[in-house]
Amino acid sequence: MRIALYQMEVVPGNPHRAMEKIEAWIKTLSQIDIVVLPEMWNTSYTLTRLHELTDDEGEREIRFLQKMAKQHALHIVGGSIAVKSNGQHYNRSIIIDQQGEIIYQYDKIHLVPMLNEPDYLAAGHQFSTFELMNEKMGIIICYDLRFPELSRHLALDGAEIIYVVAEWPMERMAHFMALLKARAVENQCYIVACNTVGECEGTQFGGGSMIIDPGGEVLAQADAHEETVIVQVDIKQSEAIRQAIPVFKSRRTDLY
Ligand SMILES: O=C(O)CCC(=O)C(=O)O
Repeated sequence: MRIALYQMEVVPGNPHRAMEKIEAWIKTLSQIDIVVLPEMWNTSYTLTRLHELTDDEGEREIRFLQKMAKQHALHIVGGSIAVKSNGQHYNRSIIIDQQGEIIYQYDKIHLVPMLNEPDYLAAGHQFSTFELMNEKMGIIICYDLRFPELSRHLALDGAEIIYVVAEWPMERMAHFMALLKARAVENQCYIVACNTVGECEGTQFGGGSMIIDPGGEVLAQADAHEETVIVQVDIKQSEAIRQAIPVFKSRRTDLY
């Protein structure tokens, strides 16, 4: 399974330009199974303008991702986009398979106070794993990373890969790195983290996108520029590490 992450420079408040950039990027790829985009790639944190920038249920961006998936025979972990839904806005992840079918959608459940999300967005109320290429996977969005229970639930439900799509600020990159590694080691699964770079309304995003294997080894890591990260993932590795260090079996579910 070959995965490519787009550590994209944000295009604040310009969904059309963002789609052009992603299309141009996808055209540069070859022999990739799954592409991963970052958080809120359509608008970035232009939260005061979401009413004019977003489409109902993200239809415009979904149509675009479906077209890309079919044209290039790619599975797309579509990061997240800002969408309008029932008079509110959500930070929504969309997963599309290479036939262009939407196989999973997730609205961010932990809205980040430091970027004022609770003032402009509604929080999601549910999550689950999904299947791509016959493997179970999960996705969380940025601030969700700080809540280990969420990744644990996904891992207990069988996720072998957890995608972390982010617009994580430069000033807290040390937290990002430490939490990503912790989530990989404690859940013994792949962590595939796609962050942004660039700046929106005074916040600088820190890059550092990475793929960590179920043993906690960083397989590839980007710096703080726009960049592509490509890694070949061997999904069987999590089984091997779970047998060698059986933390799932050692859990004291009678006590906690
Ligand atoms: O938790 C953090 O420090 C950053 C979170 C964030 O930027 C986000 O959720 O978009």
